[in-house]
Parts: sequence; C-alpha cells; structure tokens
Amino acid sequence: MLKVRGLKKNYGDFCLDVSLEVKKGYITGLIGRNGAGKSTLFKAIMGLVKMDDGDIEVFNDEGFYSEIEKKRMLGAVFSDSGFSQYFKVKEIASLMESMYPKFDKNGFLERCKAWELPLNKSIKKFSSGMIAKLKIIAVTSYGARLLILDEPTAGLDVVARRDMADMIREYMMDGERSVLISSHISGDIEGLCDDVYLIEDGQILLHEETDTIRDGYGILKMTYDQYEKIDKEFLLKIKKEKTGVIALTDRRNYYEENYSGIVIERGNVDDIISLMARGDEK
Ligand SMILES: Nc1ncnc2c1ncn2[C@@H]1O[C@H](COP(=O)(O)OP(=O)(O)OP(=O)(O)O)[C@@H](O)[C@H]1O
Repeated sequence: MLKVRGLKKNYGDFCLDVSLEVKKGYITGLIGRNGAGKSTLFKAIMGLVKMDDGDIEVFNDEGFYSEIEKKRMLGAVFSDSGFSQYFKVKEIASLMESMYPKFDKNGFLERCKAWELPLNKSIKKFSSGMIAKLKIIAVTSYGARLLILDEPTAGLDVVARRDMADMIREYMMDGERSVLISSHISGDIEGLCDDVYLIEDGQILLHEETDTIRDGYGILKMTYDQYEKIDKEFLLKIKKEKTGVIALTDRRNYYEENYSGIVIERGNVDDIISLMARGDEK
C-alpha cells in the first residue's frame, strides 16, 4: 500500500532518514517522542514537505490509478491543519460531497450526531477534542484506502480515544484498507496497531509486529552478579542502575526457560521504547 525507501530530510542539525512500509489491511503505528520526526515524515508522504532524497510509493502494487484517483484514495489528518474555522459541519458535508465522488454524506452526518457534534454551529466554537473527532469522521467518510493520521488522539479524553480507536477498527473492516498512525501515547498504538515503528532523532530504532512485542519481548531485572553470568546473546539493550541491570530481550522465552532466578517481565511498549532509546549496548 505504502512504501517509503531512504527518505531523507534535513532541517539544520535534524536529519530524518527513514524507510518503512504499510501493508494492505494493516494498521501501522509510528511511535516517537516530541521532535522525533513523525510529522515531517507524514508531510513528506503527503507531498507537503520536499524530500532531500528517497522514494515514496503509494498504491503502486494496487493496480494503475491516476494521480487524482490516488489523491482521493489517500486521507490525512494533521493536528495543525483542517477545516476553516468559519464552516459549520453541514457546510463541510456539502463541500466534501462536491470534492469526493464516494463521500457518504448521510453516514458522515449520522456519525457527527452520534459523537454529539452540533451540525449548525461554526467549528470556531468547537473544543480541540471536538475538532479532532470531526477530522477523523471526515477522513473516514469518502472511501480513502490509506489514512495517514498524525497524532489523531491528541486532545482527546480517554473515552473519546477509545471511540476513535473503534472508528479506525470499523474503517478497517473490509480488509482492503490501511492506516499509518503516529502517537507518543503508546497505549493508543499498542491496542490498535498490527505493527509498530519506533522513531528517535529521525531514525527508525525498531520495527516489529505488535504480537511479536507482546509474545517475544521481555524486560530482565538482574543483580550485577546475575548480569555477569547470563548469556547475553539475545539482549538488545541494557541499562545499568545503582541496584542492578535492566535488559531488553526479544527472546523472553529463552531467558524464562533457562534463568529461573531472574525477574522477567513482559514489558509494554513504553518500557521497550525507553530501553531502545535510552539503553546502552550490552
Ligand atoms: N519547517 C521546519 N523548519 C525547520 N525545522 C523543522 C521544520 N519542521 C520540523 N522541523 C524540525 O524537525 C524536527 C522533527 O520535527 P517533527 O515535527 O517532524 O517531529 P514530531 O515527531 O512530529 O514531534 P511532535 O510529537 O512534537 O509533533 C524537529 O527538530 C523540528 O524542530
């Protein structure tokens, strides 16, 4: 669905250098801290930022589509752009109907009502959470086959975040669509995505299927003595602390089977990010 190869963009000291792929039927997550390069990558994919080098293929393995068709099949949500503040939801519906042949106007208005967005109020009076909801309803209403969602959960409360995740899952139901979604709230990504890229300082540090992270990765908590004796072959990163050593592995089972005296936890995406980004080589 989407292939990014060797995309490079320099902003002074910051250098983005990324390759990634989003497969058909996949929700792919991009997790990274503030300033990691998520928005720059997404804007480059949408053609809003000029790349210094690299190659981006969208829908190339899906058959032949004209450039206008490709644009209609691609939907994006950015936190710093959206509809004019002076529009009302009803006016946005009419505008989108004129722009997108496959726009589902009734479905759009129904979902706005279900999410308690007033149809006749200018969106200038909407809260940031209401605007975030409106954007996601809009982008999933015109038959786009690939969504690029840059921190779509920013500004949403816990309930609205769950609603949004449900809406994305519903959008994915036909199996022919894909989503690339960024967040620095890894909880959002963990429950939703099929695979995850971890970005730090413009570089991809890790790419894994979420099932592999859940089933294979683990955090080992050891004394210095235990660390000295342990087989380090499957340790990815370590962090030395006053009380002992914490290590990240992608072969949790191996250590569970062979080192019963060591504390081994499953670890969530946050733990893994923190060790991948801040840990040392073993
Ligand atoms: N137009 C620009 N001109 C100069 N530097 C820029 C520009 N856009 C982004 N940058 C720099 O590129 C780096 C990556 O920024 P980017 O917005 O892509 O990060 P991000 O991961 O989306 O961060 P956040 O989570 O805070 O939105 C930052 O150092 C930022 O200052």
